[in-house]
Order: sequence, then C-alpha cells, then structure tokens
Amino acid sequence: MPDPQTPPAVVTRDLSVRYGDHIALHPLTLSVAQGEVFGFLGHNGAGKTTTIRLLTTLLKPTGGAASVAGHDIRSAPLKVRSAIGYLPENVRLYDRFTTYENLMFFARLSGLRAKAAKEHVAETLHFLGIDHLADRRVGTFSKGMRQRVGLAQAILHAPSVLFLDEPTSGLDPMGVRHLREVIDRLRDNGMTIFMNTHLLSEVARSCTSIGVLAQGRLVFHDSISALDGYDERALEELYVGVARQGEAA
Ligand SMILES: Nc1ncnc2c1ncn2[C@@H]1O[C@H](COP(=O)(O)OP(=O)(O)OP(=O)(O)O)[C@@H](O)[C@H]1O
Repeated sequence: MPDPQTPPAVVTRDLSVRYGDHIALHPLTLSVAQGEVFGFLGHNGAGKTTTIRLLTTLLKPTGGAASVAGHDIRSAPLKVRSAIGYLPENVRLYDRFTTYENLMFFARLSGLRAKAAKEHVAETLHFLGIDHLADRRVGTFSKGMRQRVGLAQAILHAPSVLFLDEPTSGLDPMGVRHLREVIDRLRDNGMTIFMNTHLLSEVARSCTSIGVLAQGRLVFHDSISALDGYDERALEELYVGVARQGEAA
C-alpha cells in the first residue's frame, strides 16, 4: 500500500502541451503515489505518450508544472532522468551489439563505474531471466526478446519510477505473463510504475490506480480499490463510458 506520508512519485499541475494549434494535452493535474502501479488508459491519439514524454523530460511542456521522484521536470531534468527508467513502445537498441554490450553501454552512460555496471547488468539479466540472451546480438531478436532487453535497460540503475509505454503491445501470452510477473516483483521492491496501456486485463490484474485520457483531457482518475470488484468486463464498461463523455465534452 502506498504510504500517505511520503511525497507522490509523480505530480502534475496544469501540465499541458500543444503542437502548433493542436492541443495534445489539456491542463493535466494528477498525482501518483509512491509504490503505485498506475495504468494510463485512452484511445489512440489521446495523449498518453505525450504525457510520458513530458514526464521523462523528452518533451518540454508549453504550460503548467510537474515533478517526478521529487524533482521538477523543468528545472532539474537531469535529476529526473537519473531517478527514472523508461521503456518506450519501440525499444531502441544497438543491433550490432550483444545484449550484454548494450546493457553495459547504458549502465556506463547512467554514470555507473565499470565494476558496479557489471554487477548491475548481471543482476538485471538474472532478475529478468534473460542470462541466456547475454551474448547474442540484439539485431536477431524477436519483438518480445527486444522488449525484455529494453526493460533490462530501463531498470538497470534501480530507478524509483518506471515509465512503460504500451509494454504488452506485440507480446505473445507468455510474454504478457512474464511482464506481469516482473511488474509485480518491481512493485514489491517499492518501485512506482506509470504504464500506458490499452489492455484492460492488465489493468485489472496489475494496477493499483488508473487514469483515463480522452482527447487530451483526464476524464477519470481513481484507485483500483475504489473500483473493488471490477473485473475486465466492468472496467471495459467504465472505460467506454468515460471515454465517450470525454469525446462529447
Ligand atoms: N510531434 C508531433 N507533432 C504534432 N502532433 C503530434 C506529435 N506527437 C503527437 N502528436 C499528436 O498529439 C496527439 C497525442 O498523441 P500521443 O502519441 O500522445 O497519443 P497516445 O495516447 O499515446 O496514442 P497511441 O495510443 O496511439 O499511442 C495526437 O493527436 C498526435 O497526432
């Protein structure tokens, strides 16, 4: 359970962004407590990736404020980056490098010294059950294998907040199950997870709170315990209802 005494892992106040005349994210005010697994839902183009890009400091807001892991995204972007992990929808890896080489590269880039980097890489490979991929070049990997290496890269430095953008997209059922187990273990270790997803079954199983975005506006935000008894079907009804209201607004 999140501790109400500790500051939230993610806080936004009227955070917004526009691309030219198009408002991709209307002023968003949101709080995600430490230790939560937050599921961010919404139709294609709702603004979920845009929100993650803002919170991971890859995109500058045009309005409002936000802090992640206690650091302001505008004034302390480097501190934000060192406190977070990010798994984008399309993982970018060096195809000609092996898994181990990719991970060592990112570990050193994150500031770890060689010895610590080796230890972190070995621990992370073991944690994710991908030791057997260590010496293989990632250019030959399937989507699911790449995704595991991308996840390893995202959690190598033990971030306090992990952002996942559509982490189950393109995964087979075993891949989805593996990811779910990893999310459970990361949550048990105290990590906060902010996950964009379309999969309501994953939300019902893994998330402790949800937000629904429609046309760049937050139209619903609550904890899963407040939705006690909601199975996948009931969540779908809720989602369709609030998303329609958002579209009509
Ligand atoms: N670089 C950009 N330039 C202009 N418009 C953009 C840009 N990136 C995103 N948009 C627009 O901003 C809106 C939000 O896009 P975003 O990718 O955040 O949606 P999403 O909810 O993540 O969608 P999906 O579920 O399809 O990934 C969309 O209308 C999109 O076309």
